Formats: sequence, C-alpha cells, structure tokens
Amino acid sequence: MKRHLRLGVNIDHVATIRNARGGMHPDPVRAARMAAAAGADGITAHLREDRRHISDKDIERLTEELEIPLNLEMAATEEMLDIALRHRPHAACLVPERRQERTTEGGLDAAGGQNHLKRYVTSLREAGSRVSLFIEADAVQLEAAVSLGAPVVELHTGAYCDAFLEDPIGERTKDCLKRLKDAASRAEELGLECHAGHGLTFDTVVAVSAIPAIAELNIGHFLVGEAIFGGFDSSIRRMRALMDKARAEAGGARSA
Ligand SMILES: CC(=O)[C@@H](O)[C@H](O)COP(=O)(O)O
Ligand SMILES: NCC(=O)COP(=O)(O)O
Repeated sequence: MKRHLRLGVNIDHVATIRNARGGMHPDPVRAARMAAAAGADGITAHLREDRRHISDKDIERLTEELEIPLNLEMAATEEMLDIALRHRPHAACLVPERRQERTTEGGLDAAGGQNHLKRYVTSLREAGSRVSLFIEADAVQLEAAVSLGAPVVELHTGAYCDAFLEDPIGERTKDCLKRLKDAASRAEELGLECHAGHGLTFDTVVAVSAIPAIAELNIGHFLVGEAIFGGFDSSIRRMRALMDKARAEAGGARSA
C-alpha cells in the first residue's frame, strides 16, 4: 500500500494576527477546521513559553474540538511537559526556543542535550504521544534521536528555504537540499520516521516533497501569509496539490 505525504498545517500565525489586537478574531480553531476540510492531515501548533501566538486556551480547544491529529510543538521545560501530559496530544515535537528569536532559528541539540531530553521523551511517550525532535539535517543529531528513544524526527528546512530565496539554483541551495536528502535517507536507515518543515513555500515545497523518505511536512507561516491574497482554503489546496504532484513525479511514496 502506498503512503501519501502528509501535510500538517501550522496555525501559529493565525494566532499572531489575532493577538495583534487581542479578542477572538481570527480564530485558530476555525482555521484548523478549514485546514482539515482543505486536505490537511493534521494540525501543528507551537505553544511558546512567551505565548506570543498560540495560547493555553487554544491548545485546550484544539485538543477538544479537532477531528484530525494535533502535533504540539513545545520546548523541553517542566511547564510545557505538564501541559502536554494534561492534554496528551497525538504528537509532541520538542523544539529549541530562545525568547529573543524572531522564529525557530535552528534545530534542537539532541546530541548535546541527551541528559536533559531523555526524561521528556520518555514521559511524553508513556503518555501516548508520538514524540518527534525538531533537528538540523545532521547524522549526529539523528543518531542522538535514536539513543533518546524518539520514533520521529522533523528536519529543519529553514536553511534550504533561505538559500533558495537568495538563489534557487545556487551552490548553497544545492548543498542544503543534499543535506536534507542525506539526512532523510539516514533517518530511514535508522528506523526513524522523517518529517520536515519550516519556511516552506509553493516554490521550496517541490524539491522537499520529492524526497521519498519524508513522510510529513509541517507548513504554516507561508500559508497564512498567502491567505491574504488567495484565501486560506485555496492556499492549502494548492500546497497539497504541489506536494502530491512532486511526490508522484518522484516515483511515489514509500510503502506504509
Ligand atoms: C518549530 C517551528 O518551526 C514552528 O513552530 C514554526 O516555525 C512557527 O512558530 P515560530 O515562527 O514562532 O517559530
Ligand atoms: N515545524 C515547522 C512548522 O510547523 C511550520 O513552520 P513555518 O511554515 O511556519 O515556518
């Protein structure tokens, strides 16, 4: 049986717009429902320590009201672990966080943070969440994910997307893409399920979707931005179509 490339729609920046004025509009849960109707396989939401976008109430409502899986992105802190254990999301993705950063600038140091991270991976797994680690495309980090007992990794695609923006056919772009391909293959060899995301657009999604070992992409900021011009529903449908086309042209997906 063929497995299709899953799309997780990240709704963080719907909440960013809501929070610019306070109040309820636009509602991330309404956006999540619309994403599901447009073909999203799951919803991703990052509850940041500073609550700059998604709020605790959003996570509560998403857990109660969503009919598709929720992937909760969280820092490895006591506070976030308590919240995750209370809501038991389908998936929990451990991400690095720095309060001063504008966005999630790099991957988690799974290799350097073994002692700290082990307890988080174990507790979340025991609570029934599928744990992933948001890491750079680096073999050392992949091996660290295995020794931590995480079944899933998500490769940070930000460097590739930045390089593509500067020069779509430049050497740095090619090098970043090769790193993603190599890391996805290595993840597969190590028995890890491989996801990818961060900064993906209609242009950059094509080559990433063609990497057969990748099972899921998480995309948010671009889709919310595109919604201003063409609507949220149509931006998700177009992304979905580009992913499916690229995957089909690359020879289909891995067997499930
Ligand atoms: C971890 C990650 O990549 C996302 O959560 C996403 O990029 C949106 O949140 P931020 O822009 O706040 O990092
Ligand atoms: N983990 C990446 C993610 O959820 C979405 O990132 P972005 O598309 O908002 O940059």
